[in-house]
Amino acid sequence: MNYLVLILVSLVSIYFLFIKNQDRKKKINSKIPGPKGFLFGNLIELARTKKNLHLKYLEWFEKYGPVFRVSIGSLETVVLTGYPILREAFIDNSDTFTSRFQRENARSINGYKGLINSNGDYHKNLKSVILSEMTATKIKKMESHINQESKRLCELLDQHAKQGTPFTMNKYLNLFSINIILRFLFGVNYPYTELDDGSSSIIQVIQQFLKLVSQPSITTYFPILSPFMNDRSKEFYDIHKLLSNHIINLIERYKDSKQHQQQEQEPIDGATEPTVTILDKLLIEVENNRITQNALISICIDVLIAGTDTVGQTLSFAIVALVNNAEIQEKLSRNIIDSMEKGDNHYSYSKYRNGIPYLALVVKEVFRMYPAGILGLPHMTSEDCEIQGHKIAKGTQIIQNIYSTHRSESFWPNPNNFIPERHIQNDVSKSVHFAVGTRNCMGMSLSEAEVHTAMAELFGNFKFTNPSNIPLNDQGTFSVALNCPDFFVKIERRN
Ligand code: HEM
Repeated sequence: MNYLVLILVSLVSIYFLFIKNQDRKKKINSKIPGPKGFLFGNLIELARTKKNLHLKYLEWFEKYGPVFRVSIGSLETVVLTGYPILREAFIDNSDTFTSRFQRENARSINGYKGLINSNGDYHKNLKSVILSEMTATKIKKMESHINQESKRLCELLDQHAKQGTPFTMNKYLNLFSINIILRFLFGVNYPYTELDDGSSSIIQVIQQFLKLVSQPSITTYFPILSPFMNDRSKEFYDIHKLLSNHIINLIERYKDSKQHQQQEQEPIDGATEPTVTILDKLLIEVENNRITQNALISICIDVLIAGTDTVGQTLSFAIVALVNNAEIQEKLSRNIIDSMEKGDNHYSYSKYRNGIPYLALVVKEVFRMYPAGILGLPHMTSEDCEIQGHKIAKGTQIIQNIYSTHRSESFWPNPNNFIPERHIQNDVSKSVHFAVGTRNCMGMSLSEAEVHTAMAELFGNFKFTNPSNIPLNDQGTFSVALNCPDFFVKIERRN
């Protein structure tokens, strides 16, 4: 009898906690246009489509307009496309649209205390800590890291130029971006030979983690199941543990070397200013009990996830685009060489960021055509609200449809052609690759510096050609970042 009462109470609680709440959301969102659902909403159509999600969303945007609804299980999603709508939501109504949508399966990893999936004052504090180390002035101070990494990349490419045989570039560009984040966070970097090393090296672990973290999960669509199942695979937890252990080691090594440096260089007149990194700032937060040791590890993982693949994939697409458009590559290369002072063997972002006009246009076009943060990171409405006359319920997942905003005829003429000159008019608001609003990308300034520097060094020093007569494939696949397929190139030194 007692059991029966318990089961009844549980069912009623589940109903009120989950189902009733979902009913309310569905009812309010029901007037928003979007694909008709059947059984589990649009699950079957999405599971059966051969298109990548960003291409499906482009098709739906063209059919249903800038505000459309997708429903899967109990997950209600509204997809917003185009700067005017994104602005209305994420800037004019930022209080309602700023929160991150928290997936059920992230709870078990860090209790929503990481950088990407936390909300409220906790997130605000973290963001100000991170951004205080990402200002333009701080990046200028840390520029030597980007320059050294670009130099190492060019030295490696020199060997390929001498060999004169086709080779694949993607893995080098991924390591370039991973190394920069590792330098910024922990002051370490890894040799390019690590790429062919055993599977437990941090580089391999980061790459495996990126693959696993983007896999779809059942509890996101049916949170009601989360008390009964854990839909992350054992492989995911194993890799997460390996990555956490690497990070714990790096933090310990960093602390030791810091202590060592302080003992070695005791300031005599008190004038020496110690170098401060993101990690130093985060360690102060741990000391003051504002974040836990576990949260610190999650935050480091989040910076690695957000900051590595995005830049690595962007650079891969840049090379693909410029190999496929040889005359643009030539014009770019000339502009880089002609704009740099004689005797300057290497590019410096702080010196040349405004001094190589065609490079600036090409970078903008790369960010437009291949927006790495393809559908942004999911947000959630914290109140019922209305966007362009469409009522959206509290608790709805909100997606910034960055890809369609960059690739639809509605916003850009010939959107699938690579035309740097289209940015001469400088309508900054049309490109939204770092997302819109106060919760946008924290790594904007760093990414700009990385991409400008790498492209100036690569295209100023080397000529990239296609060893085959079929254009390189630039159709990205959907993942944490828009993924550039592996490609082969041949290179020659220009000087
Ligand atoms: C090509 C380079 C990059 C692109 C296109 C890009 C794009 C984005 C996008 C679209 C978002 C989602 C924003 C939102 O939810 O509204 C984001 C978030 C984020 N990005 Fe980037 N990103 C890039 C590089 C980086 C780098 C180098 C870092 C390094 C620190 C970084 C750190 C972050 C973080 C921490 C977030 C989460 C912000 C939050 O939740 O408050 N990103 N990025």
